Amino acid sequence: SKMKAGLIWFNGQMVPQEEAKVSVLTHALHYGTSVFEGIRAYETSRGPAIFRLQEHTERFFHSAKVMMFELPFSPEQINQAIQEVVRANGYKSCYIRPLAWMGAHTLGVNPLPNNPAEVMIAAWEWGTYLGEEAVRKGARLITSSWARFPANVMPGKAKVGGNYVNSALARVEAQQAGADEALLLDKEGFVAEGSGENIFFFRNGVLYAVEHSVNLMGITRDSIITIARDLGYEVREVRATRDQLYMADEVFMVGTAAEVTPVSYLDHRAIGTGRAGEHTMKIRAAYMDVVHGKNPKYQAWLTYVQ
Ligand SMILES: Cc1[nH+]cc(COP(=O)(O)O)c(CN[C@@H](CCC(=O)O)C(=O)O)c1O
Repeated sequence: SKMKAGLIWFNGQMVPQEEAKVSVLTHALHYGTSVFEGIRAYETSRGPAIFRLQEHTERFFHSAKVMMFELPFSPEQINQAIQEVVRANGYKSCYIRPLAWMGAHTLGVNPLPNNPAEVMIAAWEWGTYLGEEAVRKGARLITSSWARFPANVMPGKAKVGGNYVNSALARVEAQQAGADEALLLDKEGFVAEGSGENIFFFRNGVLYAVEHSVNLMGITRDSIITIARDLGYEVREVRATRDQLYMADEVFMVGTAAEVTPVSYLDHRAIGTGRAGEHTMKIRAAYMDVVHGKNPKYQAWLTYVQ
């Protein structure tokens, strides 16, 4: 594969990526029965620091609980393994992907005979998720014809592999339409989230976070609400419509991979001046300081890899 993930933690052992293989009879390969996390480690003056490791590992176990997967490792063992993957590969910064999946015991639709789940943790160097251009000039979004799944269709609060077919379809549609990313609405037509990000918007100096509803409870969203309030912004959590975003002064997306990405166009309408918003870039700068260990107020969010 063209991906360079080096050493991978595979069911408790560090193995070279070429040896980290599964059977084609793996349940998760057929039915999307896996759960995963997306975590970033950033370079700091004290070495690599993993951002909000505890919260990610907690969500990883919650996702497994939703699917009734038995993880044969404790949260502490996973925390240690995540740090080991960063350390063993000598990464200064990287994107970390824990994955737990239903293995190759049975292929009936019921996944549970494949318990306990198999677990791996890989990491690779991943730059700006939507590209430097999208950060500098703002990403161009279109509203996808694929809606976000209702809460009684898929468990959107869990990061389940199968959920990302919805995201993949929306992302392909956006990119084939010449946009950078898709905005997904919920079944009532209210704004849900991006294919891999949560949505914020500014209007008349107030910052609005789209409420959780059917969306993933983003850790970056939570961090940005705290950081924005500390910067003195009033932050409200609201239900929003696509035309409310059209009228916004600024729109931006947040996620572990996306970090803080400004949105300059939505459905061919300029957002504000059609450029990366001023408050957005201020919040992005503050977030990047925090994750790089430059803001002492947020040291508790960082786990330094010694
Ligand atoms: C649907 C969705 N919504 C919101 C978020 C933001 O959540 P958080 O990372 O906790 O702030 C993510 C993370 N998307 C992950 C996977 C991206 C991918 O391409 O895969 C990520 O950002 O790592 C989502 O997948």
